[in-house]
Amino acid sequence: MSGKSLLLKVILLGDGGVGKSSLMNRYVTDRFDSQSFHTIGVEFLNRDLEVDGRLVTLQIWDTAGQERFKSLRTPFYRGADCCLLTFAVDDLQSFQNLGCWKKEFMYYSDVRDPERFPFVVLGNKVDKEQEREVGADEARAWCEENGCYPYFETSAKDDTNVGSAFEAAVREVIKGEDQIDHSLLSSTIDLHGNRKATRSGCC
Ligand SMILES: Nc1nc2c(ncn2[C@@H]2O[C@H](COP(=O)(O)OP(=O)(O)OP(=O)(O)O)[C@@H](O)[C@H]2O)c(=O)[nH]1
Ligand SMILES: [Mg+2]
Repeated sequence: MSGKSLLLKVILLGDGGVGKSSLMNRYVTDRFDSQSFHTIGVEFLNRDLEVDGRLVTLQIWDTAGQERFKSLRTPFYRGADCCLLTFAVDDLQSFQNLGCWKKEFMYYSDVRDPERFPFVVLGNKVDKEQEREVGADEARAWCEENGCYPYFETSAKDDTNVGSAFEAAVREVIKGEDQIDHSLLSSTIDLHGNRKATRSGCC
């Protein structure tokens, strides 16, 4: 492990009631509340972790999914490093709305490179297997078609895959940064016309 801690902002988006706050609370405080209230606006919590030898401070922004809070949540999309698109596997409508959430995020976040922006998709409430309305294959197909996003089936209630999903978000950001670093390395040209294997002085 080496270097300074990397501060990453990840944002949880998805319909009201799919379990965004519960996922954040499970991950940061290891608690689950079966009677949680709807979020109003946004809330955030930090958690430090180590991923592949890198120290990371994950700043998790939990947003209000209900439509009436749209104007309270959208100003917080800017500066996000990764977006966790969340639905509940027992709620087909929440899955069908994923595209709208992606669109809303893209519109208000103003990301520099929309094609490469890292999304991770979470199908939450997998403990409610009997009431499932969205199959894992269907969800994976959506992820494949929309940008090869990693997909995790989670349960904030049972703590299934919650840590793995947040770690995947970190890995996606680091992967994206490494690709940018790599392209800078391979395209840096010195003033004498020779390609230089250095990161500095690119502009
Ligand atoms: N069975 C089950 N219930 C869950 C799970 N995650 C959340 N819930 C319940 O679903 C309800 C809504 O959860 P929240 O975390 O408040 O949902 P939210 O996405 O934050 O909702 P908004 O704040 O309105 O956007 C609560 O009653 C939770 O206890 C889960 O993994 N399994
Ligand atoms: Mg909430």
